[in-house]
Amino acid sequence: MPSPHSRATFPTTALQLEAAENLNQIGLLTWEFGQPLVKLSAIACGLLALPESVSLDTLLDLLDPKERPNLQAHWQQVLNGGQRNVVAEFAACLPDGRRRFGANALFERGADGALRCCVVALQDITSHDAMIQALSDSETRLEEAQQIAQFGYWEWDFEQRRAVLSDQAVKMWGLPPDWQADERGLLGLLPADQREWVGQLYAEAFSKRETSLRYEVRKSDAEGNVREFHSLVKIDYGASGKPRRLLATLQDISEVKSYRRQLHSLSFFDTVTGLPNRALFVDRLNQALTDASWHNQQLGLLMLDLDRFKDINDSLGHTAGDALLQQAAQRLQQAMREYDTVARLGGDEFAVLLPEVRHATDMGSIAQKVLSAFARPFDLGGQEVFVTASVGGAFYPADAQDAVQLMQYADAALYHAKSQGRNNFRFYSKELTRQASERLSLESELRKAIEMDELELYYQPKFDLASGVLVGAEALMRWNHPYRGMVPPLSFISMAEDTGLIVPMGAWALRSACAAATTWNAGRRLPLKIAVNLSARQFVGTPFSVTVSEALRSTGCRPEWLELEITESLLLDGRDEILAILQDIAAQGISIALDDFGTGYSALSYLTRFPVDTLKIDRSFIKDLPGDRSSAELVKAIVSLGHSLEMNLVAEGVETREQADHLVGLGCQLVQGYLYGKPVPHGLFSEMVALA
Ligand SMILES: Nc1nc2c(ncn2[C@@H]2O[C@H](COP(=O)(O)O[C@H]3[C@@H](O)[C@H](n4cnc5c(=O)[nH]c(N)nc54)O[C@@H]3COP(=O)(O)O)[C@@H](O)[C@H]2O)c(=O)[nH]1
Repeated sequence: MPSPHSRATFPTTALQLEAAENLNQIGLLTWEFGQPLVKLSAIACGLLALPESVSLDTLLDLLDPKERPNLQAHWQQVLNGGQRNVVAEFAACLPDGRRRFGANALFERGADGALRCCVVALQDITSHDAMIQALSDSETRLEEAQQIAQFGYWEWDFEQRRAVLSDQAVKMWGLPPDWQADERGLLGLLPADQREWVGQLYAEAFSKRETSLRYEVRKSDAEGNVREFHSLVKIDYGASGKPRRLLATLQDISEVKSYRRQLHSLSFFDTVTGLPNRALFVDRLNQALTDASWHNQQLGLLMLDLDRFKDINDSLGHTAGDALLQQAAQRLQQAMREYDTVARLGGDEFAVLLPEVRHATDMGSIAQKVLSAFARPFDLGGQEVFVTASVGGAFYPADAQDAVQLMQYADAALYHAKSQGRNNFRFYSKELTRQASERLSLESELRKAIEMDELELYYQPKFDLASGVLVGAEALMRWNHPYRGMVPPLSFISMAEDTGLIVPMGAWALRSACAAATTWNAGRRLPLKIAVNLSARQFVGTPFSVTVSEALRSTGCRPEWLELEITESLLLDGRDEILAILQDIAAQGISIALDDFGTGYSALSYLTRFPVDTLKIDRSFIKDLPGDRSSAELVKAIVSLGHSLEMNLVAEGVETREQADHLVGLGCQLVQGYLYGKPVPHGLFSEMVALA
């Protein structure tokens, strides 16, 4: 029988075998049983560093002693079981070191079943093993790195609807280790409130054929803590253009985000008081200045510092100093409106940004509010301490146009306030300081005016335009000041509204007007209707309808003798409480007039929603009648609107005969204005009533 190495018999097969041996570096060992030597192919000689023929013992000596029993077991199997093929791995100790081999042994038996020949194919798999080991090490390292970096990955195969999640991704997302994706895909894993927008994000990316997408989602963990995740997704599209596969990273960024927030907070907030610091304040000031210039608004800036802060810090210690700063910050925030910014600029220096100030003089009341916040003593670790503050203010656009200058001017004003004796405020402009002080003293005098009975109602007559018959009057408040004389409402009504004093003042006006109506209507055939102005502020707090019915009851005034004048802005407020109050008032039989009609926001739907009986055409439209075409058209439109809604129409501020004639022509029924009579005191109006 030909030996496995006799290439002369099958030259082609022998060549093929050699080529395969060479390509894969496979060495062949051939042992014919009974022969003392084993034959080695050239490659086998090279692999094992042995000559062409060696004894079996020489070969066995190469084996790692630990592996010999294993090989022995294989040999036994061949002997006992008649096995033809054995595949094994073993290590050999060679002159250049230990190497690992993969072996495939084939045995040939004779017709009697006895073993005749054995051919062993050998391959050096040392580097192969090393590669597998290196790959496994690198996978372990990757997994460890992912654990440390809170990083995982996931894949989604659209065709097979199959998801693959890395161990770390499974762990981070709080899934059981044996989790399997179901048909709904991975979107089902997101919290319900985030599925829709994430789904839309994908749909949009697919529609634009975008190849990557990144987004952040939030999810609560088992302990209920909200964790934040970032995903960077690569999108593979198939030939049809449909998405085929998503391959994504998943990173837990909760810590990073929290550090970022802390960093932001440290950069922009003061650690002692929690207030915005100088950097954030300047940023907000710049922003507010841009807004104010865009919307043509005025803006105020107050700087303040605590008087004697250094003494307290030195005598009571820094803990007490910090407590004082914290309590001062709290009081300042409570004293200001929600949209004002209170900041600590450093030390005992605070600043307040007032983004919307209607009148320059309002700054005085606000500065006063700041000072009043320090009226009560501070409790510093059980010790009561009185601390005052000094305030300086500057005003945009009157004083300065930019943040730096505005801050400099407010600071200069603060310095001035301190030098003037502390617990004090000063503004950069002397005129503003004067006006503010003036307004403050007026405010405190107005408080006393109610107690001192200094308020008075004037009455302006209202006539039927066609017949000239007196039909009623509008009650207008005056302040009979002991040394300023008669103060007109334009100088004090807005202040009364700001301070809330309008509530008791308005209730007083209502009672007085009702009492007057009762007197004038006693025994009168054609009763007079007296109109009283209301401010929006009177609708807050105690139900206003109760105040009204109380006024009627206590004065004996009949509801049909009273009219309440409200403005469009009250209706535009849109609150259901206001509608309910007005409905309650209307249900009592009191009429409601809409004052200054046409100057508001022209949302006419409220005219049908609210129980309005009368439209008072604002005097700004009457002023230019009849010459001005647009005023004439506007008044005509208002009159026609009033007629179609079956409302009464009163033209306000009629000063000339031409205006009156024009209004008669349009069909306006009632009129009020200097042409017919200015507002007069109660006594004079009584005389007018007697003569009518
Ligand atoms: N909430 C309350 N507001 C009140 C009260 N009393 C008055 N006011 C409001 O104050 C504003 C100013 O009022 P007043 O200075 O009294 O001016 C009124 C009239 O004198 C003036 N008027 C009337 N006719 C003419 C005219 O022919 N020419 C002209 N130049 N002025 C005229 O108009 C004012 C009445 O306006 P209106 O109220 O819109 O009908 C004013 O807004 C009052 O509402 C109060 O008690 N509570």
